[in-house]
Order: sequence, then C-alpha cells, then structure tokens
Amino acid sequence: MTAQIRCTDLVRIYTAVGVEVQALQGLTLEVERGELTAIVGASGSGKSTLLGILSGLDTPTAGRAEVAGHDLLTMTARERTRYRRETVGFVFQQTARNLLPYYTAAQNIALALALAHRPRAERAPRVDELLGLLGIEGVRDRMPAQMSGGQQQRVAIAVALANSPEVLLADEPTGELDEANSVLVLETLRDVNERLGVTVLIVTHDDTVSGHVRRTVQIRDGRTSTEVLRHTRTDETGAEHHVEREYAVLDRVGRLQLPHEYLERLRMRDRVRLELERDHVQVHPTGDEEDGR
Ligand SMILES: Nc1ncnc2c1ncn2[C@@H]1O[C@H](COP(=O)(O)OP(=O)(O)OP(=O)(O)O)[C@@H](O)[C@H]1O
Repeated sequence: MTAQIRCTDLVRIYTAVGVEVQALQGLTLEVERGELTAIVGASGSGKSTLLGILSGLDTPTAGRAEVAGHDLLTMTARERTRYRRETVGFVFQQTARNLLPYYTAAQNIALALALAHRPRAERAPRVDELLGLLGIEGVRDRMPAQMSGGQQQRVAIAVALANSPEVLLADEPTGELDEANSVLVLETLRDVNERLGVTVLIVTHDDTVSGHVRRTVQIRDGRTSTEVLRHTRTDETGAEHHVEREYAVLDRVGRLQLPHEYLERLRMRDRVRLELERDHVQVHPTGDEEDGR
C-alpha cells in the first residue's frame, strides 16, 4: 500500500513579535489510503497546525508533506485552490464555521457542489444521495439553528464530502457536542470511511475518540510520539477479542520516544541501559549501583 498522507520531518515555526514558537518540531506521519486515524494530543501540541498544513491553508517552514500525490510545499497558488476544492474536505469544531446559517441543510450541500462547479443537473440528486448516506433526510429543509449540534455536524460532513474528496480532515469535530452526539458523529465518520473508502483524519484532544478508530496517533511537542493500533481477532472457539497494541515511532536516525507513563513508572531519566536480544531490545532504568558510579 502507498501512503496517501506522508509528512516527513515537518517543521512549522511561528514568529510573532520577535518570539519564535516551534509548533511542529520534525513531525513524521504516514497514513494509508482508506485509513481512519485519530491524532490526539494535549492543547498546544501542534494538532491544529498539522491540520492547517494538510488542508492547504498553511505552509510548513521545513520538511516534506504530501497528500494524495500533491506536494504541499511546492504547490502553486492555483494548485492549492484546486487541492482545497477537490482533494480534501474539512469539518471544523465550530459548527457555525461549517455551515451558512441562513441556508438549509440541502442548500448548504448544494452550495458546496456549485462552488466545485458540479453540473447543475447533478446537484439535486447528489444532495439527496448525501442526505441519505448520512441519515439526515429529516433536516433537509432546516437551517442550522433548527438542528441539534450532532445534526449540524453530520450536515457539515455531507458538505465536506459533497465533492467526493480523497481525504476528509476533521478538527475537533465533537468539541462542542455532548456525549451522545459525539458518539453519533464519530460513528458517522467511521461509516463514511467504511462505505466510501475516504481517508479520514480526526484531530482531537478527546481521548474517547480512540474507541471509535483503529489507529490513534499521539502527538506531543510537535512530534508524533506513540500510536495504538486495534483490531478484532476471532479465536478457535469463535469468540471475538479486541486486541490493542501500542507502538512508538522510530525516526530515520533511530530515535525512539518512550511513553511518558513508562518513564514515570520506572523512573527513567537521562539515560537507560539497552540490551540487544535475538529478536528484541530491552530498555532498563539505570541506578547508580548498576552504572558502577
Ligand atoms: N498563529 C500563531 N502564531 C503564533 N503561535 C501559534 C500560532 N498558532 C499556533 N501557535 C502555537 O503553536 C503551538 C501549537 O499550536 P496548535 O494550535 O497547533 O496546537 P493544538 O494541539 O491544536 O492545540 P489546541 O488543542 O489547544 O487547539 C502552540 O504553542 C500555539 O500557541
């Protein structure tokens, strides 16, 4: 499989009134076509910065970023506009930013199709198709203020999908929703990922998102640190088991970041002792006595 999103050593430095902020500090990430991935991280870890770059709104200071064969560093302004219109779709946290308040659900979707220059005759059937796909036919003629937050976000997903993008980027799509609506929206994202095969990247600080996706990538201080992959295994008796494994990112030069909890639990700091076994590496905390100091 080929990576559809590939970020290598991505750096984004903001300079504001003489102060430099390194929002991304060499971030490396690969996402395969058709994957459903959550990027989680604390506030300020660089999630929105990453999404801004992937959506073509912002450009990185250094490194490489490619989405669906487009090089995001060398794109011309015209290519960038086409990329944003045709290759990626986005859903923002603020429901108000996703939809025009004085348009109905159907009109909001139709507008996205018109902006993408879809032939007029195709628009009405496509609107119906999307409303059906997302199970929101009931709000077709309602304006955003007449919908629940979860319904608004599902209409926003329909708008983002209107032009059949290859990649759907969602920035805290459940940030303004209660738990029930959050679950609904996450299940909708999972459903469109499975049914349409669209690659979905959800950026959030909400850990519960992990329960709805197969892959969760953690970012810390502008870098990917660990990731968790989940799958379901059926044993010989037919019983299903959910298997979850944690991975650390190993960069090109062999640097490995250990999860913070591991370091705390084993009181690891400054340096660790390594032992190479036949098929794995052991990492041990060091004490003064072991060091022979
Ligand atoms: N336009 C900007 N100018 C200066 N610094 C910025 C700008 N945008 C973001 N930053 C800084 O870059 C770092 C990463 O910010 P970013 O918004 O990407 O984090 P985040 O993980 O999305 O956080 P949150 O969950 O709070 O949105 C932060 O230290 C932030 O203050």
